[in-house]
Amino acid sequence: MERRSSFHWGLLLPKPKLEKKAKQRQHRPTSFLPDSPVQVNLKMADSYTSSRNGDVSPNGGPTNASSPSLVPTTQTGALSSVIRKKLMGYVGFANLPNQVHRKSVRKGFQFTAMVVGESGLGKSTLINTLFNTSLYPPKEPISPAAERSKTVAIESIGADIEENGVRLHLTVVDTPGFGDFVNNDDSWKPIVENIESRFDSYLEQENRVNRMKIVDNRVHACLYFIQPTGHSLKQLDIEFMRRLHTKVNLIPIIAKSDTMTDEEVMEFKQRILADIEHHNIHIFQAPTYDNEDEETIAEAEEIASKIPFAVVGSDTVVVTPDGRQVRGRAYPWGVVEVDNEEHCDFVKLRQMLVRTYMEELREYTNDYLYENWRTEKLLSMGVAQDSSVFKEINPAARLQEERVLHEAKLAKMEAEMKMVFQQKVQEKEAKLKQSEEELYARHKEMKDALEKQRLDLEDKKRKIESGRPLTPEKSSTTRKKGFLRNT
Ligand SMILES: Nc1nc2c(ncn2[C@@H]2O[C@H](COP(=O)(O)OP(=O)(O)OP(=O)(O)O)[C@@H](O)[C@H]2O)c(=O)[nH]1
Repeated sequence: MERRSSFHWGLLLPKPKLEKKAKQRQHRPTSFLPDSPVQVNLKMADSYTSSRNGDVSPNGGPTNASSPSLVPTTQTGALSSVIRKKLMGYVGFANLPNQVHRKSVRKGFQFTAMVVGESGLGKSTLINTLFNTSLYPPKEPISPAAERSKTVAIESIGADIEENGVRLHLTVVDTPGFGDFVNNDDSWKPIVENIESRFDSYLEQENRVNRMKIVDNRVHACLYFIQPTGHSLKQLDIEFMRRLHTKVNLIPIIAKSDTMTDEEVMEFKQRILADIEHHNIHIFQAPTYDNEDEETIAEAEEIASKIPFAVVGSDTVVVTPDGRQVRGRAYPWGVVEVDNEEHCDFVKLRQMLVRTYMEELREYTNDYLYENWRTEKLLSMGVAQDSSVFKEINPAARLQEERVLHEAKLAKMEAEMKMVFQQKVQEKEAKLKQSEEELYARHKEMKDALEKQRLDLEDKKRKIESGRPLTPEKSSTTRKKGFLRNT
């Protein structure tokens, strides 16, 4: 079932804090002198990296722009260094978070939440309350004659929602029938199968030739509704969480907490946490990072202290005794306000699920839960990783190896060039020899012709000198002819 709506529902994907800082920096006057240290930094950009915040030296103190401090990086040892410099003007990379922000807003977001819990624990009501809309239509009462399903069903509802220009495609996966049977031993099975089939579908999309349009249907968070018994977790709860904690971000919730007193809620929470710890169940915890500010750390700690969230759901507006209109549940003894942190943990749940950690939930699903599942799946299919691909490489040995390879390549090129040169020389020599022989033959021919000519001339000379006619045959004939004439 797909629904489209455009309304205000409390989702505020906060702009990165850096954006504000970047804007402040943008308006700061810059001292960009021609030979300012910024230019020096830019020239060194090929071999060195500027520090992330640009104003703290490696030992924590402020850096001097004119005296760069070289810090060897752990990865590359003595081969390269990181230089930390204070920029003297606005360069622009502080605007990177804004670029990411703009791109994300343009692309929109996808989020899939699963709700699991026994029938009537207020799952639909809480989802409607969380997203401030009637995502789930009012239920029609089931007639006693109607046949109930004998297995856990999986139903999803999709909605396109928008807040302050940010679009979110929300999918809620419901699991009607969970825990509703006499024997609930295998209630978790269809749910695990559904989560894994979504992983399968994602893996199949990743393996396609064209991966331009990957649709992420993986379940990013599972709200597990615990019955407000006030005792401890039931076998069904433990079994479900044990089976699913490695496949989905589990967020345990005490349903209908308005049916218990504050003390009962506190004690119940402690028993649930003890059970969770005893069974080594991993539930989603708000992550904290080293470089975060005190406010963020305090917020994460406060959220963590409320787990499991004791919530009250209501999508109807009631009037408080002091005349305020609030979302809540009206009782003869007073009004339980959904959005009042003193009445229940709904606000903290929304903060964890939507306002502060939606992206973390998506990231954890992708980077750990899906990744582990994928590794196991591929290994079970016989796909093995070539460990040599990731072997650690000593930079000095690598350099030496590269040098040897380079030298071998040079030697090979030199030998090839020599061979080509020798070949050319041989060809040239052969040609020269041939033309020499030809010349020699011609020379000999000419010499013979000249010799013959010389001999002829000498013969003629001798004849002239001896007074003999040069052409005796001719003169005798003439004489003979003359003699003949005279007689
Ligand atoms: N006291 C109390 N009642 C609640 C709360 N949330 C929901 N209800 C009521 O509990 C009843 C069942 O709520 P649903 O939201 O339909 O419960 P569900 O878990 O979706 O039920 P199924 O769809 O059958 O699984 C309704 O009458 C709600 O008004 C709550 O926080 N406190």
